[in-house]
Amino acid sequence: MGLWSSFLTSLGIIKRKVNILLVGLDNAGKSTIINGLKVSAVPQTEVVPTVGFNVETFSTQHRLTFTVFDMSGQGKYRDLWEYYYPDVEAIVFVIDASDKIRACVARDELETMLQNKVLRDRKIPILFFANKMDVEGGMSPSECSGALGLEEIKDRNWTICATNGITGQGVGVGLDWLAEELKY
Ligand SMILES: Nc1nc2c(ncn2[C@@H]2O[C@H](COP(=O)(O)OP(=O)(O)OP(=O)(O)O)[C@@H](O)[C@H]2O)c(=O)[nH]1
Ligand SMILES: [Mg+2]
Repeated sequence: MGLWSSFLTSLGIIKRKVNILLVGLDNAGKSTIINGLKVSAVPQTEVVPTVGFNVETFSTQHRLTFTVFDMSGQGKYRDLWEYYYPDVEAIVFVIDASDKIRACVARDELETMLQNKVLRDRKIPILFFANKMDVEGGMSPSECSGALGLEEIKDRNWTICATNGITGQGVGVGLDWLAEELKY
């Protein structure tokens, strides 16, 4: 960001643009969460599985404009995630808290991500959403954390929040944390 842009941003005249990568297994609720954040928030129609990726832009109350790369979580598209690692300032990783069976797959994908050379060198923060908190019998955030081995992440800041993608509950708490992390 140039000096002039930084000055205007600090005055709140323009918002700082931040690129965010949104990942997680298919069906975790990534697109549902993003749809709920759009200003045009028309009542949610049925969300369809993402093909490849979608780009969504929205402003937050934190003087930030987020450009979110909403990636498909389907196995055949997961290789695309790494192409965005050099250009994003934060990662949001959505966990389906109701899907205990595939928690180990989510853990493998997270490990692959954290071992990526680009990300090892870039200590960008990761916000985890333990989504589908409304589903009875699902994992709590601390159970998700245990299942994915989050406590082992020592080289960067991270947090986990319980969310409901459909109602948006909990999403704001996560975005507040992210905005604080992205302050400079
Ligand atoms: N019960 C419940 N269902 C949810 C929640 N969030 C999303 N869903 C549902 O989960 C399903 C998958 O949501 P998507 O947003 O398409 O998931 P995705 O992570 O974008 O999936 P891909 O695009 O295939 O990677 C949809 O039927 C949503 O309505 C939630 O918090 N609770
Ligand atoms: Mg999607």
